[in-house]
Amino acid sequence: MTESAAAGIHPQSAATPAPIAPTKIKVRDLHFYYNGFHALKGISMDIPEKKVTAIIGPSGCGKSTLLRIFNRIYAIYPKLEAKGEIVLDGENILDTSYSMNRLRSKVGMVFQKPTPFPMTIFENVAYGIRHHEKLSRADMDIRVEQALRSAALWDEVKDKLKQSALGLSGGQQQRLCIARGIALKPEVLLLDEPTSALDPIATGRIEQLVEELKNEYTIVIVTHNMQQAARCSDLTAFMYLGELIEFDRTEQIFTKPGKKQTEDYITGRFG
Ligand SMILES: Nc1ncnc2c1ncn2[C@@H]1O[C@H](COP(=O)(O)OP(=O)(O)OP(=O)(O)O)[C@@H](O)[C@H]1O
Repeated sequence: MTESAAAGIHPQSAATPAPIAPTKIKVRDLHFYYNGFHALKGISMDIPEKKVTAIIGPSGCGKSTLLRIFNRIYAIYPKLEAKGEIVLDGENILDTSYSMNRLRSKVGMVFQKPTPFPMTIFENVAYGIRHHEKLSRADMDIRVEQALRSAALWDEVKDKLKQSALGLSGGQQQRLCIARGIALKPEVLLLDEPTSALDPIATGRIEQLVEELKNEYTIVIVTHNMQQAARCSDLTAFMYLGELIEFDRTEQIFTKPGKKQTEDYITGRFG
C-alpha cells in the first residue's frame, strides 16, 4: 500500500475523506460549462477542515473556475452551468435552494488584485457586517478591531481608521480585504492568487497570515507560485485542461508525485 493510500487519500477518486482532518467540502463529479465550453471535467476531491489546500496547474487549466464555484459566483452570469455536487457541511451548495446569503456568510473570497472599496479603512470592514447583522456602535468597533487584528493589520492602521483605504500599500490593501472576509466570520476562505500583485515582503506577510488563519478557517488557495504552494499548503491539487490530475499531501506532490504530468509541471518542464 502506498503512503497516500495508507493515509486515506485516493488521488482522482478522492471518495474517502482524507484523515488529516474531517472533510469540510466534498466535491463530487463536478463539471462546469462556460456557454457550452467544458471547463471542468468530473472533479472529485475532499477538502479538509482547518487545513490549507492549494490548487496549482498551468494557465487556463480551471483553477479559478473551481475556486469560484465554491461560492457560486458564476450564478450571477447567464449561460454558465455547474453539474455535480459540492457538499459543504452535508449540504449541496449547488442546489438553488441553498441561499446565496447563507453561502456568502460561510465562504469568504479574496481576489488576485486587492479590491478595497473607496471608503475609510473602518468602513471597508464594517460594510459587509452591516449587510448581515445589526450591531451596536461599540460591538461594531470590537468586530472591526478583531478582524483587523486577525488579518495582522491592526497595528499598522489603528491610528488611521478614518482615512481612505486607497491610501494603503498593496500588501496592506490585500490584508484589509482578508480582514473584510474574516469580519463575516466565514468558515471557509478562498484565496485566488492573493499575492500575485505583491512584492516579496508583502507576499511573505500574507503567507505567514495564511499559516496563522488555518487554525480557524478552511483555506483554499489558487497559486501560480509553486514555492508558495509548497510553503503554505497541507494538500495540493494539480489540474490540467479542466481535470484533476493528482491530489495529495503537498510534501508528496513536491517530492514524489504519482503522475508524470505532475512531475513535468513541478519541475518546470511545461506550463
Ligand atoms: N468567462 C469565461 N467565458 C468563457 N470561457 C472562460 C471564461 N472564464 C474562463 N474561461 C475558460 O475556462 C478555462 C479555465 O479558466 P480559468 O480562469 O479557470 O483557468 P486558470 O487555471 O485559473 O487560469 P490562470 O492561471 O491563467 O488564471 C480556460 O480555458 C478559460 O479560457
